[in-house]
Amino acid sequence: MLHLEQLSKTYKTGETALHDVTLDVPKGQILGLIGPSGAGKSTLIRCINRLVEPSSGKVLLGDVDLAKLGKADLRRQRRRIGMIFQEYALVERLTVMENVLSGRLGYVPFWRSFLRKYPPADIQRAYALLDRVGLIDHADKRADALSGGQRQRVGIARALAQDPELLLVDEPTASLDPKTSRQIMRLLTEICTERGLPAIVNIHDVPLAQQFMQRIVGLRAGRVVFDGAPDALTEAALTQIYGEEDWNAMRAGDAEQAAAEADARDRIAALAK
Ligand SMILES: Nc1ncnc2c1ncn2[C@@H]1O[C@H](COP(=O)(O)OP(=O)(O)OP(=O)(O)O)[C@@H](O)[C@H]1O
Repeated sequence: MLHLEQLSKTYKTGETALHDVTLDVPKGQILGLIGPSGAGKSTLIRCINRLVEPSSGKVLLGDVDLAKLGKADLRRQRRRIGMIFQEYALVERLTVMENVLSGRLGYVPFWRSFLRKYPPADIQRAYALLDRVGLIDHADKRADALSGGQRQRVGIARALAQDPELLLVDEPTASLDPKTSRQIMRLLTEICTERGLPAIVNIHDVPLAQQFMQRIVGLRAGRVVFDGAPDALTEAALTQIYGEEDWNAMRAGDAEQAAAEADARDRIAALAK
């Protein structure tokens, strides 16, 4: 489905963020990208739809090399890739429905989008998607009236409205609390499975990646240093991805967080007595 071949990116600053990344993502696979800050996860995701221009290498979506396309062809091909962002990227003053319909912008003629006249089939589909993500009762609310988790559901529905063949997902839960994060990851992975839709998910949270991803790719300094099933992600593999010091710090951070959550639960339970 997606084949990356020797994909590299060197920024104008001289910083090489990706070194010869070669990766195949088959139809229906949900792949989690992990790695320390600065490893190149966002760069990799953004090189696929050319929000960042690759310096060299191939980005084959089916048999089209996206890295080679001119502007007009790229615009057409980008419809095939849905993107979901950490900060949702919604138009806050538009309604939930209008935000979802904006996923169709690549398909409707300019005058129609300008007048916000979408074909009835698009509107029907947008309602079905809002129903699927649990927001049917919020269709007419403004996006800025929603919670973070609800906004991300709109982001998911908008990406799906595009009818994509691939989803790129950039830290979808980084702005959400742990419980909402799990709900969003569950929804996302269920929808991908229902549709046989492949996804690449840039995910900071290792336990969340282990729980929800089918395959994990670990990046370090722009290179793939791990590629395997979540249960192959041993302590040794994590140390290789994050380095000894960072991995120990992350583990300590997780333990602290778990202790703080347990403490808060105990206090609430004591108050409720
Ligand atoms: N626009 C840019 N110009 C120059 N260097 C950049 C640019 N964007 C990213 N970089 C550099 O490329 C490297 C990879 O960055 P990238 O954001 O892809 O990493 P990441 O793994 O997504 O990190 P994080 O988890 O912190 O978001 C870093 O060293 C970063 O400083």
